Amino acid sequence: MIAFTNVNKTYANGTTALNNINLSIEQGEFVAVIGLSGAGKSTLIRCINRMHDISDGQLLVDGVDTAKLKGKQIRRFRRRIGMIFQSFNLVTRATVINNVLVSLVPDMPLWQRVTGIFTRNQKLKALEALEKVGILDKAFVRVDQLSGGQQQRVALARTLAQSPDIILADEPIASLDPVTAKLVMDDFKRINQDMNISVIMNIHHVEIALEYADRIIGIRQGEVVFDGRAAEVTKDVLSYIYGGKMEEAAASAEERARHVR
Ligand SMILES: Nc1ncnc2c1ncn2[C@@H]1O[C@H](COP(=O)(O)OP(=O)(O)OP(=O)(O)O)[C@@H](O)[C@H]1O
Repeated sequence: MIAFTNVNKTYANGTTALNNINLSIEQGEFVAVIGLSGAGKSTLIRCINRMHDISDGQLLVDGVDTAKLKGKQIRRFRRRIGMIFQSFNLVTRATVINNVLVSLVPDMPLWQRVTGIFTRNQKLKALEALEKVGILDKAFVRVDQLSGGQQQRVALARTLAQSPDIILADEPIASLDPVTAKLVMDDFKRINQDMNISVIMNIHHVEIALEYADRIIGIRQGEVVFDGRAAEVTKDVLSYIYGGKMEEAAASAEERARHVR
């Protein structure tokens, strides 16, 4: 379980990005975090794996007080939390399987890290992860020969190979066309349901959030202003979360997608 208690986050420049957040997310939930640009969605997600430190309050992940982790403990803690970014973050000149195998490196003994030789079991694990996201046939293809959607699936497979309990996804479909975006969302949903991995996703596409997520968290100016089931999200709720700027938000999501593509 992820539990935020009175969490605040103020950046060094004085910007308060999160203001008194109280939330608990159970293992296996699929949560979409929505809100205007600058509302604090990324900050919220990135505090969970300590990419950002909270300023105040308490953030527990399965009972671990994240603020108390140091150095090696943070690295070990992050092994259980996969992170997916809008920009895929792959080594594009390497093959798909090598990108997935990289996720196993931190757990390898020194001799293996030095020689870069992967065991049969590690290769099988990587191939299994690729199979789960439907791109096993691309295992030996270079990443720069894949489409955006396929690349995001490689990123997902890389995360799966590290056997995470939680996947944090920061706008994972922002640079994909609508059809591909849905295919990638199908993968997230399948992984969430079949493997009971919690998915916490920051997403600009509201209709897709409502279609795929079980729970919607609406953030406005650093505060949680809605927390409920997707079915409870009415037009009025959206108007409240977006401060009446729904259309601007939709236009900005489309603009971002066009810019990245
Ligand atoms: N590294 C940083 N230093 C200072 N301020 C920051 C930093 N990162 C984010 N902020 C500020 O914190 C607030 C919340 O930003 P955040 O990126 O969490 O919003 P967001 O809802 O994810 O926005 P977007 O949808 O545009 O990504 C904004 O005012 C932003 O300018």
